[in-house]
Amino acid sequence: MSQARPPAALTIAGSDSGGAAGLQADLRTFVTCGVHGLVAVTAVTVQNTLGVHDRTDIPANIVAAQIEAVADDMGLQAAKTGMLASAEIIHAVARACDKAGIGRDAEVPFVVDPVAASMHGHPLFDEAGLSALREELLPRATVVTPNLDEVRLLTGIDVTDRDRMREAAVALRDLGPRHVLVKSGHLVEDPECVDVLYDGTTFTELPGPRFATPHTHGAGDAMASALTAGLARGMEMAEAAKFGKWFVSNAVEHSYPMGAKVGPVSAFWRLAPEPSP
Ligand SMILES: Nc1ncnc2c1ncn2[C@@H]1O[C@H](COP(=O)(O)OP(=O)(O)OP(=O)(O)O)[C@@H](O)[C@H]1O
Ligand SMILES: Cc1ncc(CO)c(N)n1
Repeated sequence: MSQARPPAALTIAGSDSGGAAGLQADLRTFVTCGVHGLVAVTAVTVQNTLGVHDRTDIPANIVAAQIEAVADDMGLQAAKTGMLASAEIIHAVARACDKAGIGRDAEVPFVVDPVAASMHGHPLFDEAGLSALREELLPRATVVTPNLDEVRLLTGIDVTDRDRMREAAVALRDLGPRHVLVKSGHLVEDPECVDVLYDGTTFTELPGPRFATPHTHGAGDAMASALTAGLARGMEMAEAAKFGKWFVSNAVEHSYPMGAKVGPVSAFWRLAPEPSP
């Protein structure tokens, strides 16, 4: 007997051998949010809790071909970017997304997570990549989801409090995305963790407690991919953003130590209990 087809979402992202961030975090999040995950791999990183030790980038034509192959044959309801590795890959992704109907003004919503560095501070693309991101991807984004370091790189604004998060959201929206979601994880002095969504008119606060755990590796990817899963399931942007915040809050609350430094956030909390023997 065949089953109903679940919604599908595509992640265009790098592999994290530590399984905390990158495409592994995105696929795990998609599955636990009821969405079939499609993947276009951009790079393979040699990564653990100590840092990114090496990497190899996938040829840009192969990244584009992965996007086109799954879009043509399988269909998708939302797409997201993570680590894009180089300006060349960004050009190829922009062209492939245009062909596949993924984008701000296209049928399939496009979540651009402007991943610039790993949480250990290792760059995941260079200066040319940053310009390509600003010029080619932000104008195509249905929503862009920067952390505060990425806000500074993209706008020059140093966010020190919630008011400045709003100012940064306005400056980012001027770069072309339909919506902006500024993530607040790095505002460590704030006792709460309130992300801000801006659509050009209204600011929507996404409140949540700040959990006192050091283990937050993959939080950004979990937030953006849960939001993507929400869009794939047909939610409006504000609803999908709230869903993403709810998902990542739980993921941070249930994060666990693993390795010498920062451990991963968890998606285990969403798995159904196993039947008792
Ligand atoms: N200590 C925390 N407690 C609760 N929520 C958190 C905490 N840290 C981060 N978050 C949430 O996790 C998401 C990611 O936020 P953050 O600003 O840390 O992004 P990031 O730097 O891209 O993440 P990453 O750690 O994956 O690099 C946001 O929705 C934020 O509100
Ligand atoms: C592959 C990869 N993508 C994204 C991040 C950022 O969380 C990371 N550390 N590694």
